[in-house]
Amino acid sequence: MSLQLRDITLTYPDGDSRLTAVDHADLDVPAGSVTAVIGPSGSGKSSLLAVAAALVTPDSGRVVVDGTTVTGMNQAQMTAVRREKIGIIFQQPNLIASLTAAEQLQVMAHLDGRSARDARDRAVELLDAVGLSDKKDRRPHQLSGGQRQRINIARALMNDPAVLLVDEPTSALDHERGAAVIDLITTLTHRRATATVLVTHDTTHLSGVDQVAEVLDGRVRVPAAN
Ligand SMILES: Nc1ncnc2c1ncn2[C@@H]1O[C@H](COP(=O)(O)OP(=O)(O)OP(=O)(O)O)[C@@H](O)[C@H]1O
Repeated sequence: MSLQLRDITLTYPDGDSRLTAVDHADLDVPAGSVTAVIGPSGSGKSSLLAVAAALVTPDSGRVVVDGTTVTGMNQAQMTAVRREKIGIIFQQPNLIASLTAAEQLQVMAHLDGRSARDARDRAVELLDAVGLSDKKDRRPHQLSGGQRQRINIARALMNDPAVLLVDEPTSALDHERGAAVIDLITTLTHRRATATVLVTHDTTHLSGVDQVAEVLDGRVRVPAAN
């Protein structure tokens, strides 16, 4: 279980020319470790994450998710890899207002074709893992921002992903809750052996992560010290 990005270049149309968002980037994320991806706004962090998530196909380079080469696949194959191997946590939890915490998780398992009983058991286990067992019957408006983000994390783990991709998980949280969310992601990564990429603006919570990659103008640099 690991993630490898090899010599990735991604461009977008920009008038008559192309804008290079990711420029010959390499990144290795071993199983059971968190790589924080930091860099200024517009440097290419989200673009890199979208490539790793098999949401966009790069112009060139190779993406390997848990031993499977994703580049060269068609959309249906990429979707299958996302379902089986990748968990994604976006900035905003995007929970469904009418569902309880447990149901938010169960609905994911339902989409993946698991039995109702299996889905319930897994939801209970993951709500426990994120410290929300006692909130399983609450709906989003009855939860705090930090609790909603925890549900979001638990939901992304329902398919037991090899790779966990997290985009700015603390942006809607205060400092203390943000630190707790990063700690939780790190703990779950180590415990469940996911290869985790954590895109963040916020460099104040990074003492517990395993590697920091700096992105500047689409180029990725992993300082030798970490
Ligand atoms: N869909 C798109 N079409 C055209 N250009 C895009 C698109 N998405 C991003 N870009 C451009 O690509 C570059 C990298 O953007 P990206 O969103 O990856 O950076 P980022 O580091 O994640 O920024 P932020 O921290 O502000 O989210 C920027 O110049 C951006 O304007």
